[in-house]
Amino acid sequence: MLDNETIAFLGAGSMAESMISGVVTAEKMLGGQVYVTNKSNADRLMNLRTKYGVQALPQSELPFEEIDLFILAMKPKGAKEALASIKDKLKPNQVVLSVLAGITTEFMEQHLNDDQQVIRVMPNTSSMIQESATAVVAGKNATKENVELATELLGCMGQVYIIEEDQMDVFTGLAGSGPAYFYYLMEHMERVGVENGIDEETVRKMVAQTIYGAAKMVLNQNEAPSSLREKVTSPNGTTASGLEALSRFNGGEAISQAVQHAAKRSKEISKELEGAAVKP
Ligand SMILES: NC(=O)C1=CN([C@@H]2O[C@H](COP(=O)(O)OP(=O)(O)OC[C@H]3O[C@@H](n4cnc5c(N)ncnc54)[C@H](OP(=O)(O)O)[C@@H]3O)[C@@H](O)[C@H]2O)C=CC1
Ligand SMILES: O=C(O)[C@@H]1CCC=N1
Repeated sequence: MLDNETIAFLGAGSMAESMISGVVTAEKMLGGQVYVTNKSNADRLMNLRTKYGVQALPQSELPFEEIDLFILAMKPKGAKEALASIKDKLKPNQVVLSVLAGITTEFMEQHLNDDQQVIRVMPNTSSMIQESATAVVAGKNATKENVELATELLGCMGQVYIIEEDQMDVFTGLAGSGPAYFYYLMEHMERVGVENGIDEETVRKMVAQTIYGAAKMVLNQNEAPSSLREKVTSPNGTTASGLEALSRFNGGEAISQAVQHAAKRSKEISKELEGAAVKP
């Protein structure tokens, strides 16, 4: 399916690059089928062109007619302007897919032509190495084929989950923002290793391998994290002592609050932009 499609990223930042890397690495599309544009940073476009062999050019030079799927990848506050800039050039069978946190399918539909096919997705930056956990929500006019196309494209970047739109805020808190929590955890683990005499480069690998191994156990062993945790924890051993400290310092609650706050922020972004949309 992808070999006949042409896609265009509107936005050339971290998320767009991660997705471009995923799709180019998967070799499901040629560089010539992937366009990328941004607001004004020409050096950035040149960099993406050199690195990934994609068609990176100013939006005014995009061959609109040839594009099957537009991917919105700017900051949420730029969504309205971006949708307005493409609305009149779009044909009904061109799909608009957004990766923007907090931008609902309804918001996109309101700012595009009647019947425009839209899809909302939430990937994460692990798309770069084809290990994203990505959620997909179809807009009211999206067809089964649109969803299949999005799923195939996003499948180049990792695992894809079709969810309900009211689950998107929490998914954003879990998986869109999720990599940052693990990087934060790793920063703290690394620091203790370094303070105890292990060089930074080595401790980085040790910590990353530990997290990677734990994630792989959950995925491969078909066993709940709580059960796997118990297997690590010897009575009166080192892990019991570490977990006791985690509990004493409210580690579990901190993680849960991180997810809930990110989800709340996603909802707030929707409300802020919907509010802005009704103002004259
Ligand atoms: N980073 C992440 O981990 C994730 C991000 N997202 C979502 O992805 C989106 C982008 O995030 P991120 O990549 O981090 O942001 P960046 O700030 O890295 O990139 C934003 C990009 O958007 C471009 N841009 C701004 N306005 C327009 C416009 N009207 N038309 C075309 N391009 C435009 C900017 O161009 P210029 O530089 O020229 O101004 C820049 O290339 C956000 O909405 C975010 O919610 C979703 C999942 C994960
Ligand atoms: O921080 C953000 O708002 C974006 C969305 C998910 C990850 N990064």
